[in-house]
Amino acid sequence: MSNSFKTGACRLRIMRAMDKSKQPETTFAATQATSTSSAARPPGPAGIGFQQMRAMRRDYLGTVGGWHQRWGDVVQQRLMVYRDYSFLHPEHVRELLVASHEQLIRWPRATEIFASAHGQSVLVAEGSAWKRQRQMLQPGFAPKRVDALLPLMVAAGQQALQRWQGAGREAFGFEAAMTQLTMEVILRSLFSRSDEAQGRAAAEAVHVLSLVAMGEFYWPVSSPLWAPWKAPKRRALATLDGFIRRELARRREDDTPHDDLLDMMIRARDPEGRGFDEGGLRDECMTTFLAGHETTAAALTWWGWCMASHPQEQQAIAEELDQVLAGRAPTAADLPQLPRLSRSIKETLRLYPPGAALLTRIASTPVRVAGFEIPPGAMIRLTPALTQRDPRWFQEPEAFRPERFDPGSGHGEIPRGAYLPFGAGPRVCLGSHFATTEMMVIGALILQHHRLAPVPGLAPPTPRLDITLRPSQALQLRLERR
Ligand code: HEM
Repeated sequence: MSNSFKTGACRLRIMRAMDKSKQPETTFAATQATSTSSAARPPGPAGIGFQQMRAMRRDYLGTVGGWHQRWGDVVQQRLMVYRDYSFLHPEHVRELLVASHEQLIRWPRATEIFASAHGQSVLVAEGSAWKRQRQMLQPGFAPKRVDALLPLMVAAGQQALQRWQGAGREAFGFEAAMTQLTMEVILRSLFSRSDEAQGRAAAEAVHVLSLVAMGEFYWPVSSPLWAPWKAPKRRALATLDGFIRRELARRREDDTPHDDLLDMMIRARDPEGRGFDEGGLRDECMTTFLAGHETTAAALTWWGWCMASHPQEQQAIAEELDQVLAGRAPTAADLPQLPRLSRSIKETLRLYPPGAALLTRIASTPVRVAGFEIPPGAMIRLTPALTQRDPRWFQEPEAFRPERFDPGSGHGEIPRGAYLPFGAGPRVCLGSHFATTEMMVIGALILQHHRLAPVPGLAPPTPRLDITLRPSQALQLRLERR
């Protein structure tokens, strides 16, 4: 199997020609950074960006990867009204996301598009509002709290496996099954209940919103929501909003104690003792629901493919599961005893990070990075999918090699900033522990009694960026009893 991003005829072999030495200090970028005064601009395509915007819309990763292949670690150009800077090097990624995070805000256009569904949740907010929301939510996503939700993940996984019995001998809609299952998990974690019909309607609405949002990113302004051609977006937003508000109303009338994420949000207080108001609760629930299942479904889909296409690795994980679990369901205490399963998930997230391109940032004040001074208002682009396939940091970057995450394997240390499927710095994914726990549980439940295999005659999936990185055709696999 080839894991490279096949982008039409173009295949990304990022930076291979630039530096095979794996020594960061000898890279083109480092040379460039030390020899450049802050007045100089990094190299990049000429023009005002029409062509580049068209190319990005057609094939985002291929286009941005192509710039870096040609121009180096820091690429700068004009993209319509913006001065656009794209970074690839792990040190620059950390300089931006960790050291300079207070000088960056999310790209307002992306914020505007996301806000139509997410309101002013932690994903969208900036400055002191973001800090307050993040501090209020963080304890609810801490490992101990997430571990308490694990039995519920197990129950959802076991029910799903029962539903799938016998369904997958020929071809099984693996991607659709992962989307349904991760939605089930997040609904139960949030509201302690789930409803199949509601889940199906919500899944359809999420799909419509993703398609619309991908189109909107490449237009400078959105037409108003009342415009006749906005009917699908209007309907999708109304479906999701109605569904979250109904759950909030249900909880108001329910006196029984719950130990779920909504309960955590209702009880959360800021340092002044204030909680979320009704609108705030709605927004945080919406973000937890949307951010909490789409990305995990994409990750599990790619993990399924990596397992199906690497039967030996899959067999070794199955043996580890037999040894540690001996047929019983996993508990939180078991997860650290499953390093092989854990490494397979980490490697999947390296090759196919669902957040293949981080939400683009804007410099709010001058930012100095890589020896260049980035002016206020400039756009900053970071692309984990490219950094994570850079041969300077990952030997055989396009191969599935879970052992690279085994410190004893001799693969060498991965530089900080080179592996960032959950982002980095203060705005790192709030749900990273939730997501890894869920993937471990579902992965263990699947491979305990089943084997995943490719469907004969179907071509290997190719990645496509639709908000999350997904196979361009819905992934089908065979699910066989082992
Ligand atoms: C494999 C699954 C997941 C991946 C790969 C992922 C990835 C990411 C990334 C890369 C970011 C940072 C975006 C940026 O810096 O621009 C992010 C932010 C976020 N994620 Fe996740 N995520 C996953 C699952 C989840 C889950 C399960 C939840 C909640 C239950 C969640 C909630 C959030 C929230 C609330 C933010 C915004 C944090 C902030 O701005 O302070 N994510 N995620």
